[in-house]
Amino acid sequence: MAKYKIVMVRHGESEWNQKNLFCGWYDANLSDKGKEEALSAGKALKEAGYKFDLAHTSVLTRAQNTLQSILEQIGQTDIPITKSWRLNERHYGGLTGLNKAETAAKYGEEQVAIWRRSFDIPPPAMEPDHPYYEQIVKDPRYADGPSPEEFPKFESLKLTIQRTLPFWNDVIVPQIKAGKSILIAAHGNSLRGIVKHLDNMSDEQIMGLNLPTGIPFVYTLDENLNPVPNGSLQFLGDPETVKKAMEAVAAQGKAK
Ligand SMILES: O=C(O)[C@@H](COP(=O)(O)O)OP(=O)(O)O
Repeated sequence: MAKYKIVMVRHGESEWNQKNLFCGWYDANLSDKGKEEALSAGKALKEAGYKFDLAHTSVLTRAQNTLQSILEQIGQTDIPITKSWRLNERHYGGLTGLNKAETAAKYGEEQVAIWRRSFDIPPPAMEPDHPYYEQIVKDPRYADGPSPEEFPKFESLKLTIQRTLPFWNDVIVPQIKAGKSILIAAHGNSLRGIVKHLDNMSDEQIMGLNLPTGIPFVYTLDENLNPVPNGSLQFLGDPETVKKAMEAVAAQGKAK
């Protein structure tokens, strides 16, 4: 029986999504289109009558600004917001800053598909001589975590899930069970990890899921936090638009 609802949204298009660059922990801003998408997400939630008790986001600007824009639209900028690195995008390692289509032309579309969507094959590590290494590792937003030992140099989806799920289980689950209405604004792969967990998807099934930017989706859960029938991944958007947006994300790894 339906007992809980939780809403999630991947941030609006970032400037690096727009340029088709692997972004990971680089702190890209929203593009103009991404700002529009965030506004539309807020309007869709407003139209559907959503109100939230609290929100969660990552420590990255693109997710935080998307959340802010949504909260402005629904008139709820005063709700508590938790920002956690555990909701960050997966760390794209040495691929960070590379163009996805150019990388496919250089290493092959199959290799890029493995780097982007395999469950446990990580991208190459971000070494200290990487152009964004210092900027990311020394960023003061990570002063409270991850610790130097757990600071990633790369992440597969499996590794991403390993650091996202503790936050889901320890922080978000008790809030859901306490009856809180929750909004999560995060990233393509941190959210894919949560979706995989909620829907108990296999490592193969999750490979085929591409989340569009800026379209909120709802999970309706039973008392054990399992999705009720038709309660998984219900997008607040026109199905054809959602389908096209998902296909466009998948196609980002094709050589031009
Ligand atoms: O890191 C990135 O490039 C994208 C996801 O890329 P793909 O795994 O879809 O290539 O992350 P986001 O824009 O959600 O923060």
